[in-house]
Amino acid sequence: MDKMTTFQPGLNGVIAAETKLSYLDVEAEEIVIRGYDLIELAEKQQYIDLIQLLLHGRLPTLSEQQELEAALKEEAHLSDSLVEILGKLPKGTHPMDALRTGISALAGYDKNLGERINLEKTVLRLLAKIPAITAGSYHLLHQQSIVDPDPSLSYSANFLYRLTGRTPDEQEAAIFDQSLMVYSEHEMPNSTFTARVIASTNSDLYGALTGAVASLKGNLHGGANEAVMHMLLEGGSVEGFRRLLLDKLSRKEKVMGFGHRVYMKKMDPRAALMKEALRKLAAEKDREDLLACCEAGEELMKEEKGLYPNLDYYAAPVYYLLGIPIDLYTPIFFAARTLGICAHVTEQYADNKLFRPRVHYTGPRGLHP
Ligand SMILES: CC(=O)SCCNC(=O)CCNC(=O)[C@H](O)C(C)(C)COP(=O)(O)OP(=O)(O)OC[C@H]1O[C@@H](n2cnc3c(N)ncnc32)[C@H](O)[C@@H]1OP(=O)(O)O
Ligand SMILES: O=C([O-])CC(=O)C(=O)O
Repeated sequence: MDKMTTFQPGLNGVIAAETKLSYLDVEAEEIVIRGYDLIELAEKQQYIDLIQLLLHGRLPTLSEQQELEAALKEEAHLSDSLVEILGKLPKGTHPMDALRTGISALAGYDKNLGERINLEKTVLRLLAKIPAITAGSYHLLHQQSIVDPDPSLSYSANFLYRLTGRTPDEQEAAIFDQSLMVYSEHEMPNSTFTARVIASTNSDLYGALTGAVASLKGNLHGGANEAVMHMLLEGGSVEGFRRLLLDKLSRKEKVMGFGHRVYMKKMDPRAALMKEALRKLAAEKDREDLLACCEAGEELMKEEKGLYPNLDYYAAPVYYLLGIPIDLYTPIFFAARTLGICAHVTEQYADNKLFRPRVHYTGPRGLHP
């Protein structure tokens, strides 16, 4: 086989696109977002600043930031028709499936669907509606009242408020905003690739996002954060958690929240930031026991397998201490990633080439009916 047709299982290491949006520089331990280091952005900026940065390549001025916040607030309500659609879903529906349905249904209300007029307006609408669908569908599925947005709260604080029904304190709001930032964009994960593949047929943004939700739900990707929290609760204590992980390893099971296609044998820089956030929350809420379990798991996996935590490992206990129900963790990841995916789809449209790879055929030949 020549170089062009070399088969790489899982497209491991294959360059699939050119992008100005982001790049994982593993050697430098830097997640480059439009030239900035994501971790520094997460320490100094807010999630809504990343909207302008990813869509336009520069950070917003104060007045641009205020305009953005206002535009998002204007679209933050769930329409009655969407509430009706989401309210008809069967009780046991996972919030990630409700989100997939909700995004898909939104397409029908877009008069300019597929025309790419005002694409940025559509992106902002989605950035406002997806948190609303995430929170609203959860409450509908649990026969609870939907929490309406509080106009006095910022974008991220409002999202958290609508998830939990409780106004967050300053530290909780800041940590939740930081988690959205670190989840916002990450180069070419499976879900972003899925969205770009769909967009490359000239399909619309809603379709690209709907496909991406399905991709991100899997536990090898975004679904891992929920699995981590279930493991931590099942372990229950440092000793119980260590035993649980050792049992999994002895059965050759994968331990969710560890390993990464790109970082492989290095710590995900985002996980380190969320570990610090967990340390702060654990102190505030007197839950150092949870931090101790996480640290024991981290140590064990390093010793036993040479594996390091990825973002999902430390985001899960952070969300737990923020009082968020576990089956909302993956939808929150998607809500934050909506930004990166929309930026990628916009970039794909601007310089499109249909994705259509070839196969390494291993079946029979020469058969006749
Ligand atoms: C924010 C995110 O979406 S990050 C990803 C979240 N997903 C997870 O946490 C799921 C758990 N992790 C994994 O399954 C993997 O590390 C992935 C899917 C993230 C990366 O997978 P790949 O790059 O395809 O690597 P692959 O799964 O082949 O692993 C390579 C080796 O490390 C082992 N390994 C990798 N991750 C783990 C893990 N979490 N637990 C135990 N062993 C692991 C594999 O068993 C394999 O060992 P082998 O060579 O002896 O068979
Ligand atoms: O990059 C990946 O493959 C998965 C990941 O960490 C993310 O999407 O944030």
